Order: sequence, then C-alpha cells, then structure tokens
Amino acid sequence: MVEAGCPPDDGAAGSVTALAVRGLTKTYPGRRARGRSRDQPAVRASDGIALDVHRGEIFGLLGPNGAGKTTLVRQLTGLLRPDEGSVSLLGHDLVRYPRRAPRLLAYLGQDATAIDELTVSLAAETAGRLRGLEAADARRAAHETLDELGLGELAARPLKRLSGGERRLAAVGATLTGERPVLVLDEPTSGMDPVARRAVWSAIDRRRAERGATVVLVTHNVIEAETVLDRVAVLDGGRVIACDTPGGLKSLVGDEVRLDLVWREQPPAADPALARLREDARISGRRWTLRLTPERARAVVTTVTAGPAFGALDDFTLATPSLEDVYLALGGRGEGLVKA
Ligand SMILES: Nc1ncnc2c1ncn2[C@@H]1O[C@H](COP(=O)(O)OP(=O)(O)OP(=O)(O)O)[C@@H](O)[C@H]1O
Repeated sequence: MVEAGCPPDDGAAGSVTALAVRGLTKTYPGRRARGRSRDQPAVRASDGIALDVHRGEIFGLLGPNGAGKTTLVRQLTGLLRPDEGSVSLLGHDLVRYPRRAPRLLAYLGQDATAIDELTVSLAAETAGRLRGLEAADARRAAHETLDELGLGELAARPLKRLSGGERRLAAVGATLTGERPVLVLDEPTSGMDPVARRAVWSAIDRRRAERGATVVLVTHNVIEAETVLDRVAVLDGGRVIACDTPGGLKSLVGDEVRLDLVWREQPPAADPALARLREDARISGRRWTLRLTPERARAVVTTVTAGPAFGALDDFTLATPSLEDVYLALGGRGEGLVKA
C-alpha cells in the first residue's frame, strides 16, 4: 500500500526537519467563458499535501505536466497562499509570514524573465546584494559562482542575448549567489546541455556538502532524479502518490525488469508468441515496453532472438526498474516524465 503523502519518517536517525508541510490545499478558481469557448473548471492543484524535508537533504518533486509541482513550490516559497494547510520552514510559519521566505531560501522559478535585461555578472551580483552582501562581497561571490558554473566567458553578456540553456544557467548562477540555508529550484537544468547540467548538480551538491544547504527540487528528468536526490515525492493530480528514496521507490516494482523491443517496421503478425506479448506491452510507435520477472524476460529474449521475429527486430534492451517504471506502476499517466 503506498502512502498518500510524505509524512514524518523515522528513517533518518538524528535528522532535523527543515521543511514541514501539512494538509496543503490549493484550488485555482474556475472561469466563466465569454463568447463561445467553454467554461474553465476549477482545478485542485494541491490536494492535501504532507511532506517533511530534512536539513541537508536533496529532495525531489517528480511528476508529469500539470501534477502540481510548481503550485506546491510556489506555496513553499511564500509566493502563493494556500487555501488550507501549513508550511513551516526552519521553524517559520510561511503561510502566516510569507515575507520571511526570501531571508530563508533562494528560489529559482520556471522562468526568470525579470533579470533578462541584466548582464550575467550583474544578475548574480544583484542577487548577492539582495541577499545582504556588501558590494565588494557580492561581486566576489558572483565571480566565484559564475566560475563554478563555467559562465566566466559570458559574464558581460546580457541574459536576453544568450541561448535558452545559457540563460537558464545564468539564472541558476544568480540563485546560488549569496548564502541561503534552503534552495528551492523549479527545473533548474531545463534546456541545458550535459556539461552545464553536471556543473549545476556539482554546485548544488557542494552547497549541501560544505554549507549544509537543504534543497527542494522539481524535475521531469528521471535520470537526474535517480542520481542526485536523497528522496523523491511523486506527485499526480495534486497529491503525493509515493515518497521514498529512489531505491525504496524502485523496490515497489519488485524485481521486475524492463524489456524494450524496437521493431524495424511491424513485428510478424502471425507469430502467436508475439501476439501474447503484444497484450502485455506498452506500445509507443515501433517500441514495445514490457515489465517482466527476470525469468520471463530471459525466456522472451530467447524466443524473439531465436525465432522468426528476430529478422524484424531492430534493437532490444533489458534494464532494471527506473523511477519511470515506478511511476507507471503507481498508476500515473506515464506522460511528461522525460528520459534524457
Ligand atoms: N494560474 C492558474 N490558474 C488556473 N489553473 C492553474 C494555474 N496554474 C496552474 N494551474 C493548473 O493547476 C494544475 C497544476 O499546475 P502546475 O503548474 O502546478 O503543475 P506542474 O506539475 O508544475 O506542471 P509542469 O510540469 O507542466 O510545470 C494544472 O492542472 C494547471 O493547469
């Protein structure tokens, strides 16, 4: 049975709670349509969310488009008022005192157009100043962060003249300049190439390792979620449908392995073994994805590689469960979780 929430856990002995969320509920009101278009119904984007994030933890929010991740983080950062529920960050009640949030956390939203006119270095320096650094210290801190992220060469360029990935990296640079005990990052690496992504993950990890920062992070990227996060809450329809370590979540799907069969064109229709497999497969274009016990997977591989189907097969892979498999096993819609 999967818990519908991520309540206090006793797993991390001696851990201190940095963020405690209880009963968080938010409904966006519906709109009456003018003219001929249809009315927009109200959307319950947070539906009784409970979470605890420990100090020094990198905690992920994973889920498909529209699951309610951004709505949740905007409430965690004091930017959006919940209808009901509580948010306690480092002991501060952020529903009652939302203006305390900027002193406690650095937030990277989904789009950071407000700093588009600034140069990369001025954006970071300004962020440092806003976080209370003296001018010289802000300049030094900005310089260090930009170096750390490999942004030195772009320092004098205005953000609006950068590529999408570069701009996102510059926004991360501004978010990480000047210390805050908590980082809340909404898809920090979206649009970035692998080098930039690695720089971002190292920079985040360094803040946790050297300064004990707590990180709450929204991501669509399943691979990232598996490698950098200590715990993950999977959201769907405004609810936490699972919450655990990546390893703990994977154990929900038992020892099943995933078999992907990619066909050149169409698999041989007359093969009865394939007809049975087709019933169990998730089919996407030429790809069939099956979740099987290791024994059955071995038998299927033997059948398709030894039989007449082999000639029609372009590629096949066997893999241990990923968080994407967990998500599908939990009954999610299986869309919007990107593998990269
Ligand atoms: N300002 C708004 N007014 C009305 N509905 C909204 C508003 N913002 C979000 N929603 C709806 O609330 C739900 C949750 O949206 P939210 O942006 O929190 O999802 P998300 O998980 O962050 O999605 P994505 O991965 O696409 O960024 C969606 O159904 C969305 O359409």
